[in-house]
Amino acid sequence: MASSRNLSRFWEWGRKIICVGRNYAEHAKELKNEVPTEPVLFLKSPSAYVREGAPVLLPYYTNNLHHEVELGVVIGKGGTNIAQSHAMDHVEGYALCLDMTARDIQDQCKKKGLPWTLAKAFDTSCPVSDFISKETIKDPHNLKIWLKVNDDLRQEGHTSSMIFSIPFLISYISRIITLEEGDLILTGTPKGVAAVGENDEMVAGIDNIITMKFQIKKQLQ
Ligand SMILES: CC(=O)CC(=O)C(=O)O
Ligand SMILES: [Mg+2]
Repeated sequence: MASSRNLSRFWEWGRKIICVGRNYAEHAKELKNEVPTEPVLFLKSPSAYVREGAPVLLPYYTNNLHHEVELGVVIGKGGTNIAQSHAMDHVEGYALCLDMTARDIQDQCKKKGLPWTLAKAFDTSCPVSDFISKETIKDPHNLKIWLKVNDDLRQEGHTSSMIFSIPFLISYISRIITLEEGDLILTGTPKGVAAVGENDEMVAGIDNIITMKFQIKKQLQ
C-alpha cells in the first residue's frame, strides 16, 4: 500500500535511528577497540535529527564532542527477519549523516559499563543531508565519504571498507528490532574522528552526490 507521507522527509516521521558502531576496522583501531565479529548497535532518539540551517548543539556536559561522518540508509518497507537476499528491497534511499558523539562521556560510560545514551542520543546528535534516492546511488558500497572542519580534511573513507554490508546489517537488525518505514540506519564511521568546538563549521560530502554544512553552537542551560 502506498504511504500517505513522503519518505524524502524521513526525519519528520519520528522513527528509530539505529546506529552501527565499529563497522570500519581502521576506526575501531584508532579508538583502541577490538574489530567486531558481530555488529555493535545503539539507538538515537528522533529529537537527534537536525537539518542544515539549524545548529548542532555542543551539550553542556561534554568537553570532547566528536564528529563521525556516516552513510545513512532510509528504510522504505518495514519487516522482521528480513533475508539478506531481499534486504535491498526494503531500502527507499540514503542520506549523509553525522553521528555526533560526546567522546569523554562515552569513555566514562564504557569504563562504568553504562549505556551510551548521554554520549550518542542527545538532541541534534544526528545531522542529516537531503534524502538521496536509491536510483541516485547505484552501489552504496562504492562511495567516498568525507568531512572537513573549518576547511581542514578530517575524515575520508570508502564504504567498500565496511566490515558488515548493508544487506547483512538490515537482516541482522531486523532479527532483533522490527524495521519500520521511515527508520534510519547509520552504517558506522571511517577513521579520523576528532573534536569540534563552538562556532566550528563542519562540511561533509559523498563524492559526486551531495554535500552539507553545519555549525556548532553551545547548548544553553
Ligand atoms: C565507538 C563508536 O562511537 C562507534 C561508532 O559510532 C562508529 O561509528 O564506529
Ligand atoms: Mg558512529
